[in-house]
Amino acid sequence: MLNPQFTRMPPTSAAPMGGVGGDVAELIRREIASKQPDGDAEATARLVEHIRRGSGDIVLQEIRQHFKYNPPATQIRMMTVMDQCLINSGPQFAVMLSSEKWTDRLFKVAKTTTSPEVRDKIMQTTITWYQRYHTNGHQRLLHRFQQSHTLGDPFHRIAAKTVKEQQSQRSEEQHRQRNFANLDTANRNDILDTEDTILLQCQGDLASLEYALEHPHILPDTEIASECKAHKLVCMRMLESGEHERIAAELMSLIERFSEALDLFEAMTGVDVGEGAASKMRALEDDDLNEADSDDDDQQKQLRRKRACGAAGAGQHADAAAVMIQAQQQTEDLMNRERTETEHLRQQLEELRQKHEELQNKYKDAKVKNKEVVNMLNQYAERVEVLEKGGSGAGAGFSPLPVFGAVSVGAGKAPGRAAVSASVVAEMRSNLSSIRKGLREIRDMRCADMVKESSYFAAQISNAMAAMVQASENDRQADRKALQWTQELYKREMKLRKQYYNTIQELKGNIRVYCRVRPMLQKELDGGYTDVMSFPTEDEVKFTDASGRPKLFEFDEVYSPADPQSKVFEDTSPLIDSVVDGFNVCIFAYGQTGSGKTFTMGGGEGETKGINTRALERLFQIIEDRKETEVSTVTVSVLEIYIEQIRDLLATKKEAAGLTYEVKQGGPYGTYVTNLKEVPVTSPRDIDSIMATAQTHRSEGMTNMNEHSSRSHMLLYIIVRTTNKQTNMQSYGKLSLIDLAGSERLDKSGAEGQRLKEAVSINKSLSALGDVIAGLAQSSKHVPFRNSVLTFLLQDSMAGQAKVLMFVCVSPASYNASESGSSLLFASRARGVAFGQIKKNATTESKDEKQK
Ligand SMILES: Nc1ncnc2c1ncn2[C@@H]1O[C@H](COP(=O)(O)OP(=O)(O)OP(=O)(O)O)[C@@H](O)[C@H]1O
Repeated sequence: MLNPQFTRMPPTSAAPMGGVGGDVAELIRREIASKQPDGDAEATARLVEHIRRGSGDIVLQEIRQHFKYNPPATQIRMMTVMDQCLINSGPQFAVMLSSEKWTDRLFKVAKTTTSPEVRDKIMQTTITWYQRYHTNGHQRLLHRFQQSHTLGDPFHRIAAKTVKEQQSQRSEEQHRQRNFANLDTANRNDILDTEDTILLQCQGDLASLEYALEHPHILPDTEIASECKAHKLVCMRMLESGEHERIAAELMSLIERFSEALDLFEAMTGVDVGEGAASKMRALEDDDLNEADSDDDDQQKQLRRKRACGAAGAGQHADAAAVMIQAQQQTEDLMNRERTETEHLRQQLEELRQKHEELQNKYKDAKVKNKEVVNMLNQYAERVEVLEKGGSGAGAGFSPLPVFGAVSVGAGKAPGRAAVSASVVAEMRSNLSSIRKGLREIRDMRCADMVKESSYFAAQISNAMAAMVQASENDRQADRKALQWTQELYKREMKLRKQYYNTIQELKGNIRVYCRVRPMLQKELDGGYTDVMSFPTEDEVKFTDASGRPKLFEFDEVYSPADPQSKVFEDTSPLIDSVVDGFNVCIFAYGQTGSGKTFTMGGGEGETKGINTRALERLFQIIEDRKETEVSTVTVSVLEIYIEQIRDLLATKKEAAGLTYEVKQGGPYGTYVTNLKEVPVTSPRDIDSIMATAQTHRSEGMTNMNEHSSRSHMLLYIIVRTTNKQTNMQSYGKLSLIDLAGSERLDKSGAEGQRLKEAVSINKSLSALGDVIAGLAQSSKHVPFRNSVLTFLLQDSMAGQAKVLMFVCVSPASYNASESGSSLLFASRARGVAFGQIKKNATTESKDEKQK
């Protein structure tokens, strides 16, 4: 329910001193401080006004500051504020809140919070947002809640609880519908017609804008962008009014698509249609300046800044090399800091070691001296004893005693026996014992000091050692982190680069070339042949030719022998998706005999199934996903070209009798073959039986099926016709899956007779393909499409009516080096060729026509 207080809110006066940011910050503070259950109504009204004036990003940024890692009460209040703002400011804000960044943030907080109230509030609010605006982002978020191990149960509980609210909403809706039913028929039809007309107009203009975005030479078409902006506002108003529930989902989807397209338009042309891209950029800059948000570390911020630059068009897209240099610079700074720190610690340790050594030397000296003194004392003691017994020092062979300090013991006088009185001896004895005592004291004192100093330095040294170890560990960690970081950045940059490259390729209509190298076969290993392929990077293959020279080739994708079929298909599936959108797509496998073409296209069973089956599975999956809005039918045709003759591989002999198969131009999907049988397909499993029928017909009358199959080109056409249930817009997409015959060197194969005839024919058609590619590469006026049945059939694809993907299949074995070299060269030449801009097959069937 819209709060009337907010819808009628008059424009606020100019923002206070701190600008919009300061005002918003103050308003949020008021919301947090408010004691009212729904927050501060006046503050909310002013926030809504800011959002309506295009500052939704600033409001959300401020809310974000108070949302993560805040007390539960603040988090709940922030949810309430967002909810109130969303209810009162309309779908534009809903689009912002359904962004990946916000839905991710909501999920993370719900998952990590310890407060069940916060968790429940987030879930319940998301449910109501989704119910109101049918936003894709919120739908995905609800799905995440539902799937989550920890959040699944509480989510179901909350969902059940909100059923009551839904019921009351439904009764309101029924009431509205009753009113609607009460309108007279003419009035009702008017409303329905108006809704349909508006939807059609919106879709038409949106399609034009999207087309212009895909074809930059048409830009800037400001008029169509302004139209779209106006339509978007109409859709928003209709959605806000709550009176167009029937088309609410379409309206929301249109609003989202308008936002995306207008954003891109502004970024690509620099024309301001009031979509607020500039403010988004500003918010992003602010983001970076703000203190770290835990889910947005510095690296992510850099990447987001880069992504924003990327979105602003190729001109503003910061160069990958610049980011790499910046990352390297930061890494070097980090490492230099760590190194200086380590050096400093090393010096300190060295000083401590020296001091410790000095101390130990002093200690040793002191010990020696102490020993000397003790010896001396012992000598004194002995002499005193002799003297006490009345002996003569001289007579006993005593040498003169050294003088110790001021006391001389029995020295100088050499007293005779009679002269040695008891008092002298007593005095000497007392002197001796006092000297001993003094010495002991000195020794004890010195020892204690020594022990103290020694243990102090030992502690210092072990601290310094520990710091050193820690520093070098930090050093290693910093190295590792920097390396990981650089690698990660590099990978992301490469991915981004590839995305841009693909977009440019698509816009230019270039052929995409994927290279696949099959594994060495057992017989090749047994024959002692070597593997001449290596893979320096994800997009490069290095091949060593027969004379040992290495050659490097770059392709859009390169698959090594270890890459499974699923990986190959993963990169192909986006092309398949566009068939349902009404594009023609042509995928063909080129390469010498036995290089893996049939394995790539047809494959085997289960995990080894190839592109044909996987493509059909994918098509059916998309059709299923879109069944609410679109209805599609799928048909399949299979033909082969054998010595310049077309054979319908799905027609029985009886059916084919008397029919001619000729290539014609101008069908709804471009070039076509007359009388070709089309078989309806209703499930991906049908392809197996269809291909089995084709193989049976292919081998009829052939003596050696395996030989024959590699001597003809096989083409599988899958045609998807789609009708949009709302608009009756029809689109047709044709997917051509082609397994070409293997190229072969006649001199090497030594073919004769029929085999020679076949080989000549194959080589002729493949060289005609080469001539066509060369003609296109040189933008020749005359491109020789009609020189072979194959090129004539491929004419529409190569003249810009299809997205084209070529698989160049190569053998890694040394004995195929020459053929592999030719195939790689052929493919890398084809890679640079522009086929022209790709067009979509689409027609609008009017209501009248439909009724007819
Ligand atoms: N990626 C791969 N992984 C495993 N085995 C492969 C792969 N690619 C090819 N092979 C095997 O190599 C052999 C030759 O492959 P395949 O028949 O697909 O070649 P081809 O180019 O279609 O030959 P031809 O032109 O004669 O029809 C087959 O035994 C196939 O199973």
